[in-house]
Amino acid sequence: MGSHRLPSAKNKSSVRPTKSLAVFDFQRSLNARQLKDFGERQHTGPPQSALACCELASLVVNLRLLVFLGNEIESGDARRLEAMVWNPPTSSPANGMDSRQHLELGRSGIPPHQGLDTNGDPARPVGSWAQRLQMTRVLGTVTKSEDQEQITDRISQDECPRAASGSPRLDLTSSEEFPSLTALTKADTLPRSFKKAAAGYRALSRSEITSPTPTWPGQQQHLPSSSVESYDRTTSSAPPCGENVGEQLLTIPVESTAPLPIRGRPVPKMSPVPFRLSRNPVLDRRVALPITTPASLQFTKKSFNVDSPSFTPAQLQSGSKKHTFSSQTANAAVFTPKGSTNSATPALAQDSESSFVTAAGVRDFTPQAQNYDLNTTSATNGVASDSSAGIYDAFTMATMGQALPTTQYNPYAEDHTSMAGVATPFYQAQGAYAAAIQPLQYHLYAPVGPHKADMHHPYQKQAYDFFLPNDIREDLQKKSAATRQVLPNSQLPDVSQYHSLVPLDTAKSSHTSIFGSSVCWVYKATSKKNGNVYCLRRLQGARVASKNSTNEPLAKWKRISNGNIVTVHEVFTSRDFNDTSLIFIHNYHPNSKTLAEHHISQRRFGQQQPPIQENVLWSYISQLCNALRTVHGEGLAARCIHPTKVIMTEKNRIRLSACMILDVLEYETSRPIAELQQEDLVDLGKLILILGLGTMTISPVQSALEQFQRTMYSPELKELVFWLVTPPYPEQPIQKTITELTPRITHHILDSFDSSLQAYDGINSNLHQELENGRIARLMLKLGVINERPDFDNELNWSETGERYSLKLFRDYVFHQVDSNGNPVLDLGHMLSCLNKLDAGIDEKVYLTSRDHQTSFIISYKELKKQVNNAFNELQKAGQTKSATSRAGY
Ligand SMILES: Nc1ncnc2c1ncn2[C@@H]1O[C@H](COP(=O)(O)OP(=O)(O)OP(=O)(O)O)[C@@H](O)[C@H]1O
Repeated sequence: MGSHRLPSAKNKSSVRPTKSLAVFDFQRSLNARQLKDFGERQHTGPPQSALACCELASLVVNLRLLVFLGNEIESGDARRLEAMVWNPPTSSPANGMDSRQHLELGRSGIPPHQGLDTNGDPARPVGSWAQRLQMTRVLGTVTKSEDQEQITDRISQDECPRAASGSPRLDLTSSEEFPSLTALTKADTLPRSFKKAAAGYRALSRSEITSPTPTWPGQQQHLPSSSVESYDRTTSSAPPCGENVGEQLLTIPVESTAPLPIRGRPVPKMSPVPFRLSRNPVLDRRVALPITTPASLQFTKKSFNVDSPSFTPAQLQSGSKKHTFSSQTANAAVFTPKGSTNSATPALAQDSESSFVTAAGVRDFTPQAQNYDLNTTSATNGVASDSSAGIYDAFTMATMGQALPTTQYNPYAEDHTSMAGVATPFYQAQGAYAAAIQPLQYHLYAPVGPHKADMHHPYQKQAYDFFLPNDIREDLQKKSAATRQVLPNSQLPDVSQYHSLVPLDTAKSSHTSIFGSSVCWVYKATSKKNGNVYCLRRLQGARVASKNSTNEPLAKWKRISNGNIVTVHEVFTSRDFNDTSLIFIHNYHPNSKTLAEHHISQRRFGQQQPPIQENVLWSYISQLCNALRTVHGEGLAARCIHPTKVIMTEKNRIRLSACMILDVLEYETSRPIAELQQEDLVDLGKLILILGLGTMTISPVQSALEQFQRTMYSPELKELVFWLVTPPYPEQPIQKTITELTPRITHHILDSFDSSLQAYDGINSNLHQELENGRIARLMLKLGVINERPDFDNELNWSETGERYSLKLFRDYVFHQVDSNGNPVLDLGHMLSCLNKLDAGIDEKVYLTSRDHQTSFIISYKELKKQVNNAFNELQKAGQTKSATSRAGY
């Protein structure tokens, strides 16, 4: 917390605590720089002024405070204490707002929406809290041991030996007197900052500890009780000494029993007053003790002024370091720590709660309730941060290195605490760089995919932008409707396993069919076997000589898988139409049209439609080339390259729809495959000719070619069509092949490939949006079953009580907002944003209030998400139980 700078040595006035908050001192005492400076002063020479004394006094008090804080943290109130430690008050609670709200809302005057974390605290370096918590616990453990009472007794009962100057002395380095403190300061694993603090601490005499204290009117340390709300965080200076600041506040006067000599001036005489400290709350199970400080214990600035004699450090007087017990203590009974039997680290060894502080090394702090939720920044690794390195540096990212978890992180898991088991691998390998894996914090609409250059600014986003583009949506919906279409009062029979036939060739063309004399009908049909919809093509009156004539071609065509060919599934004969029909089953592509329907039949009433663009023709050529390459490669021929048998399933996407049919019909009289393949290329040329000229009639071909030469198409296209259509002649008997065609159109194929990639990108981007919408839909379904539920589990107001009440208020907050005139606010962005945040369960807080403004909550989306899941699971369980019961009853 950079905002809490330590007082510099030059500025003595700033040493005085300006806040009555004990936490201020607590924080000061843990600041590494101050501790370092302080420790060095104690080692290198005498304290130059009362500054060091003041600091030490503060440390001593802090030691007490740490006990409280440590126990408070153990008692489970860590969150509020954390808030208190990290955020000394800077402003009064707002009028009308209770202290809890103040704690949540107004810390450090930072409004809740400015990037606060779980506790509403401003962002801070990860690890700092864990570091401080660790130190707190270490200190708390030590002071929970017998040393604490020993120190207390020594100071309060004035039993300390006195230095030559008359100053009482207390050696905290004595391993006999203060074994755990000594062990603590020797422990290797302690942060260096603490060790230095302890080093400075042990070298001081009692006079240094106690003398400056009376000069501080605000020296009383007001420890917060477990009820933080009752703590007046607005006080910038301490209440007067002796004033009872409330039952829940603990007043610990730190006072002197000896005058402080400053600058050789006499110190005003003061009657010695016992150093009153509360008992360890862990020992006596009291968290906060109301202690009233008598008025007689008050100190004024006069007691520490220019007239005070100057301080003479013990080191200078003695000349060398010596045992600081005075002769007065020679007769004192030998101190035996309570419960101590081991001379090495007796107290620590006996203290089960402090058993992790051993002489061999202080084990690092491991939080009791481990929080591995990566949404919170507080969960830093307490394992490796300071085990050997010493001072924790919050700005060193190395300590925050995260390695890839050995267990795969599941972003769909509701509860990530299960990762606790894999905590160690997750936080290991700090040396090598490893990409950090973090769960997605905000599941807001991800701007994936191609972005139009003319897109409006983010704040101009419209509802349209959140959903599928209208044309795509309309197309998909039409296709869906076409797939589900049924024919009312249909006279059409079921054909084998196919039922619900719907005719597709509603407009029969006048031109002759490519299938010769057989009349062709096309239906949409649903399979009884799997419920899928297929295209059923019926060749009325067609006959086959043998089973082989259907099975053999089918087996060959089933091997074909190509994006420009409609997949063949089945072929069989049927008498279901009361005749002999040959039935072909293909994949169904809803709302498709033949090229003839799309480009030629629409020219009605002599309308002159613009000619097909050349790039579209090249695209068709490329796609058919792709289809033919596959078909010819399998030793087959398409035999259906005709405007009526090439269907357009999407924009500019074409497929051969009637493959295999002629192979079955002409099975007995089949021609050589090379000839058929050659014919495919000729048919391709004729198709382009038909489309380019815009007429189905291109005979004679020669005149059509001449007509095509007069069009505005490029010579390259004209040349290709000519090459395709012209049959081999005696001077050039070499057959044309698909492998010969492909190199001629390579760059057009690449153009086509690029367009399909861009189309893919566009679809992918839309898919992302729909992914978000799908999540919101699920969340809304959950909220829908919870909100306003009349009764559940014998509770009439189930949805209005408990956790569900905040969900109701959230519903109002999202959907039922009104403006100052009571008019509804229909802010789609607000609704989407709130629902996404709820779905993500982020740490951001939201202020919910009832319609009558009598009830208000400040709650995080994370908690709300938990509540939604709890309530939904409750309903789900009940539903499952009931259905199981009802099933059992049958
Ligand atoms: N696999 C398919 N999936 C969906 N619709 C198809 C499929 N195959 C053909 N169709 C559609 O069925 C309709 C009839 O197709 P068909 O092949 O019979 O064309 P046509 O113009 O009627 O030809 P013909 O004059 O030879 O009967 C066309 O609208 C076509 O788009």
